[in-house]
Amino acid sequence: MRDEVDLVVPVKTLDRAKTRLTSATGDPVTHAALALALAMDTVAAALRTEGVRRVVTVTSDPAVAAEMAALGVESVPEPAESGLNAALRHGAAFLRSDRVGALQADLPALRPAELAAALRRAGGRRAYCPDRQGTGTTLLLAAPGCDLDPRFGVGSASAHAVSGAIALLGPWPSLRCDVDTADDLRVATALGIGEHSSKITVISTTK
Ligand SMILES: Nc1nc2c(ncn2[C@@H]2O[C@H](COP(=O)(O)OP(=O)(O)OP(=O)(O)O)[C@@H](O)[C@H]2O)c(=O)[nH]1
Ligand SMILES: C=C(OP(=O)(O)O)C(=O)O
Repeated sequence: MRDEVDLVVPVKTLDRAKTRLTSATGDPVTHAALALALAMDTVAAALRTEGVRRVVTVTSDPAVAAEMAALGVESVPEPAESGLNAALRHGAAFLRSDRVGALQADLPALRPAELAAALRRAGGRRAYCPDRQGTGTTLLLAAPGCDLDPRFGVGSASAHAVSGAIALLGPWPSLRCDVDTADDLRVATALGIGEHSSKITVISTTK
């Protein structure tokens, strides 16, 4: 279907991922397990979303690639150029899709109905969903036939707005709740995190 989107989900190597969450996890094994679980819940929700045709992850971590394969998701190794935006451009080029998007891998409360509603709201337009703080970006959608042109990083919400993307601002708390800190994890847990993240015992999600 022409309106469907193919999504690239970037996942950092687990031993480097989610450094701001270290206070909630405590030890490296639990930390890596949580970083992986966040990505698995995000991808599992995306796979169940109406309007999403395909999901690929960009990761050079074999543990991530193996777990994604178990979900039926292909993984592309990171390109020679480092960084999140290079990884996303690489994934988008791999997909060769008419309509491509980027979904962050740290949305463990993501509800398929909320992602589907955001995709519908975007219609055929370049669009982005800001995180709950309003500064970062959780979802970026290219217009059909256009490059993804990702501008993730500090202040990416305004960078995406400047690039011509419209803001997707519906009642979609699960799509806006990226988990960077223990406080974010507390908010996501209150919304209802997915089965993989629920199994990880963290030290504390309170400040
Ligand atoms: N493949 C890939 N993914 C990345 C890279 N940098 C960030 N990501 C992913 O992009 C998403 C958003 O990144 P952040 O929220 O900053 O996550 P993070 O870098 O793991 O967290 P911090 O260490 O706390 O900054 C997460 O899903 C990361 O896994 C990268 O260089 N390559
Ligand atoms: C890289 C980003 O993620 P975060 O702000 O969550 O680090 C971003 O939102 O552009």
